[in-house]
Amino acid sequence: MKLDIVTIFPDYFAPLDVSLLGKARQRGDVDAHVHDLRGWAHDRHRTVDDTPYGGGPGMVMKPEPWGEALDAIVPPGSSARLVVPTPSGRPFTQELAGAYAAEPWLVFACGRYEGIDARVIEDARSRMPVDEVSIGDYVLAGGESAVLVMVEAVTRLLPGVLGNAGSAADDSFAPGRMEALLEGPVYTKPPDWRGRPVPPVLMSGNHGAIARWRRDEALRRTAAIRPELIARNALDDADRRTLSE
Ligand SMILES: Nc1ccc2ncsc2c1
Repeated sequence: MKLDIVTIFPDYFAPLDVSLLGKARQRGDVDAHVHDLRGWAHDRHRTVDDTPYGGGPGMVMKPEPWGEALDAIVPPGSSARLVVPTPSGRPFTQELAGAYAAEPWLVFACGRYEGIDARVIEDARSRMPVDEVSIGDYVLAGGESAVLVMVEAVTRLLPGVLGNAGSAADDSFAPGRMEALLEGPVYTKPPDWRGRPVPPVLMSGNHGAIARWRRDEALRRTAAIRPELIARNALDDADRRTLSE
């Protein structure tokens, strides 16, 4: 996968060089580049923002630097999808992460201030698919944190990036049987810690019982914390018995 990120804070993406993503980059599984938008701002102060037409607080990101940046990064006719993080976007979900993991090339445009001049998105839509995507309903100063979240969620789904390929399938919200269940508790050594033992079933070696226990814990946790997710799962009779307890 090819990733390009355009931002006025390129240092924000130093984390892309560590952990799983760093290894994926070193292996060549991910070809990621971070671009400083100010490289396409040509005045003496490398200005990227200005006051909003129609008045109102804050500043808006100017269209010219963005237009030149996207023209330089995404040649006409190439297969890039532009992802614009914004609080007014469609929700970013595990399903969308899975769809993005199948994309050959993602370009992320990190907005700051009150946002990017709307004509940048309009112009980009004339030559590539564009998604405006939100990671949640809270206040952030810009899109950089959202891009880190999305890049991690997407690249961990790429073949070979996760150490244990199976673990993505067991994630909360992973497509398939664990469609929308929160993960239950996990344990490791020691078997007893501060007088708190590991649930015996996990030490039993009975894989059927262990799988049942884990699903029951996920069902109970989901019913307690995110009851609205329960209906999104294909429940069998054993699940319904657990939820009725
Ligand atoms: N404030 C805010 C909230 C969500 C979000 N998602 C992508 S950028 C952004 C900014």
